[in-house]
Amino acid sequence: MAKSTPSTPRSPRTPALLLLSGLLLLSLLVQLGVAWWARADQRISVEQSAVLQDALWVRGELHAMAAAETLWLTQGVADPLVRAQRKGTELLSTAERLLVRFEQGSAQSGHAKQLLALVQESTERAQEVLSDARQAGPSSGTLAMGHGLIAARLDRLDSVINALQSGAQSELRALDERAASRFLISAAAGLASLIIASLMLALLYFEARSRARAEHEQGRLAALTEQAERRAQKREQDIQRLAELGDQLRPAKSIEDIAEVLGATMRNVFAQFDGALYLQAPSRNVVRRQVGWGKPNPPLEDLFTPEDCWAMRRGVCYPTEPHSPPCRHLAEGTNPKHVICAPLMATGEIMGVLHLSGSMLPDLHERRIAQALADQLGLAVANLRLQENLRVQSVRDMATGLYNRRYIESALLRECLRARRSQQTLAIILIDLDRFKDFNERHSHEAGDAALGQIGSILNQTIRPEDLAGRYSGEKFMVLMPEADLSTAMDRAELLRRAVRSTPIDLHGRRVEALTCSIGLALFPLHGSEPALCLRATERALAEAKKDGRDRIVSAEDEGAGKVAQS
Ligand SMILES: Nc1nc2c(ncn2[C@@H]2O[C@H](COP(=O)(O)OP(=O)(O)OP(=O)(O)O)[C@@H](O)[C@H]2O)c(=O)[nH]1
Repeated sequence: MAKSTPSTPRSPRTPALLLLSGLLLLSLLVQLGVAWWARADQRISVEQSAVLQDALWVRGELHAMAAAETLWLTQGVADPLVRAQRKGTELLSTAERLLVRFEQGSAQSGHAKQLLALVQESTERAQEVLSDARQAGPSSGTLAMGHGLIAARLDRLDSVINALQSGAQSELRALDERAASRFLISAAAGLASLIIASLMLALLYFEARSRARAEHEQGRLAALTEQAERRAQKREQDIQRLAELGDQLRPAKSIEDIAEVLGATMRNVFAQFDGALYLQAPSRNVVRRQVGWGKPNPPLEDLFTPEDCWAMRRGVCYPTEPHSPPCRHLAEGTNPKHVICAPLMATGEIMGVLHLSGSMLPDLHERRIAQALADQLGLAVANLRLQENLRVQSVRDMATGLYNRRYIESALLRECLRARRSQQTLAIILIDLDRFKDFNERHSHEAGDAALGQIGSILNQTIRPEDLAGRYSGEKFMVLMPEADLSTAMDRAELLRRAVRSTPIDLHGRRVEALTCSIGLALFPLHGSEPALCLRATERALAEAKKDGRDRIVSAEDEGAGKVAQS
């Protein structure tokens, strides 16, 4: 059977995990954006600091230049102004650099332009002052004018620098505010990432746990499926064995054959169970163990009455329910729930019980198989009994219960051969009822039948166990006595004769006169070297007994010598 590979089921947490992954990505992107933003702001902050630094440097240098100019004007010292003037190029490039840092048209750009103009003006002025000085030296007029110009220029310079400073500082303040917002956004995004990551971890944990559970469950289901498959396989095998059991039981000729076949089957089908097959005796008052298997502990009973077993009383597999009252034949210590009693039934008759006992509660399949087995056994036992009946019927005479003519004739031949082989004798006795025709006429033919039956019983009870008695013809009987000598045979014949004549015939409770019989007797091989010859000698002796007046015994030895025994 092809097994389909189970597809991994989509977890209900997958959409949530996907959503959380998206959110985590988003929050990471936000953090990345914030970092990028912070980097840009940092660049601006560095620039603004540089602006402040440059502006202050320019201011310092221009103030120094103004001081040098004043020194020249007041004291005629030119060196500081020369040194200050030499820095003119550097001051110009710094002022230009400041200018390019600002967006054109912005307020700071305007301030930078003013600063650049002031730098140009200051440097040009210093140049002019120096060239004047070289020519004429400072005069009181230029001094007064120079003081005024320097003061005005420094005022403008301070105002421009202050404007630049406050612009840069407000920019830095804005940066600080943005940094605070950024911190909040970053913290929120970080917290969100943390929460999302925790959620994802929790989801992954639950996912892993449910996956592990699912795998465990899958494993459990696989084990259950395997178990179910094994059970189904065992069931198929059991059914197969049941069918085979039927075939094996069919040719059984005895209970021993059935027991042998059953023992082998039980070891395979009910390996976990001990048990026994019980059959009901013909008397129907006792059930006897025929075969057992396993090592039942406690041991099973050998014998019990049919009333002790609920299965036999009710004709159903027992116990029908876990709480059914236990059978009385169970040995002490047996758990009644672990037992199966399956009745053996055929043609509506209960013939016995198949008893099983194990260490576990039997399941429905085991109970069904036990009953199916019991049914097969019932049929086999019924078949055996039928065969036995047929065999009995084929050798027995139904009216008298003695062997029939065919059997007694073949027994005569067989016993003669055996006697010859063992050089022993065989006594042949023929018994014929006297005036039986009259008895029939007096009491009816049915009464004659009843009389024949009673004569049969007398014969059966009077002969030795090793002797054979049969109905030879209508009212004639034959008794064979292996290894008997003449005197023993005569004694037995006499016993028979007396038993017949002393037993009144019972006709359904009404007793009528006893019958008598005439008996002829011969000894093989003494009175005939062949069975037929000896039989003929016996018949002649019987005829002699009839002729001599009946109710007597004549042996072939005495044939023609008159009666031998008569009361
Ligand atoms: N009721 C009954 N009668 C039987 C049976 N078999 C034979 N008989 C009768 O037995 C009688 C035998 O009669 P006979 O051969 O004349 O012999 P008998 O009357 O016994 O007389 P003797 O043998 O000469 O003493 C016949 O009437 C048969 O009908 C039987 O199975 N049942």
